[in-house]
Amino acid sequence: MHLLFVREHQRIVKELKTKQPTWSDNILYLEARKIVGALMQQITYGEYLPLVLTDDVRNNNGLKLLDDGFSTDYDPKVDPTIRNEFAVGVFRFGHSQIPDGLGHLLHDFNTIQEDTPLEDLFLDPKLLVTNGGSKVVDLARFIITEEAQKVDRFFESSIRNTLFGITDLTSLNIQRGRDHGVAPYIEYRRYCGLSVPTNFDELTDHPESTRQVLKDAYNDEIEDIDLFVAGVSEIPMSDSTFLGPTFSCLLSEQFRALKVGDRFWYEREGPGGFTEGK
Ligand code: HEM
Repeated sequence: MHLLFVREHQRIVKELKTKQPTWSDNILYLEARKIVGALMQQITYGEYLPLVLTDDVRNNNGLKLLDDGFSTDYDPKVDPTIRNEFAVGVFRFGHSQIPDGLGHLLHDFNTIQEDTPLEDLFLDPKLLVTNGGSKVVDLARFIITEEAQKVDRFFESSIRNTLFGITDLTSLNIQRGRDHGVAPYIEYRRYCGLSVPTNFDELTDHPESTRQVLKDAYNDEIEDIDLFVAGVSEIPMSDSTFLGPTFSCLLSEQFRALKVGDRFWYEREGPGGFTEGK
């Protein structure tokens, strides 16, 4: 993804240069950077978050983009720093969506040329350099046409058994949460104003079968359940979005802070923002 955006940056620079031949390299760089930043914010808040969070959650947290005009929600008192539990727990929900392999979809958007098991890709940058990086484009086509996997308690073997040859990403996530002193799952339910279960039967945001699995794994100690484990296995808030109530609460809070705490958010008026025409 980073490479795609670097390439988009270079494409924009070339286009700006033909329109503004007197601009210095530095101005071209800064303008292109600003545009790419705006694109990323648009994709994240306009296209990605609607798949992750329900309309209501996004509405209630001011996460929707404006159709026109400028945004005035900047709040200098809001700290946009990434929260500990967001990094070591919540946003790692994406690990549940990692597929076991990737294909290369050719430019006809029809022919899948080769499938590569994910474990063959770890620590191997040759994909990025083979044929001048052209495989990245085939890979990108594949990724954007594949349906995303659900967020649930199931993780593919490549990341559970053979990450970097021998590691288990799911265990790393759990251990990292403990290293960072993340509070137990039930404490985040309390923080979010959700019901706080006192036993495993009260895990009402989980499927019944999962309640039993959790009960066995945690030896019937409800206070011990890790945030990451319980968060990924909650039932999604709607059929068309990925996350259950606890992760929706924590994720929307972080994305709200990243937006309203950002003086340079692309919808702002004034220096550092865009004109309405732009
Ligand atoms: C093939 C795909 C992926 C692989 C192999 C991968 C692997 C990893 C690894 C090895 C770590 C560090 C684990 C640790 O030692 O604590 C990590 C961290 C993380 N991953 Fe992934 N990941 C992948 C995809 C994703 C996706 C799709 C998301 C979210 C949508 C995601 C979110 C995160 C986050 C938030 C962190 C913590 C970053 C930090 O604390 O600075 N990852 N990932």
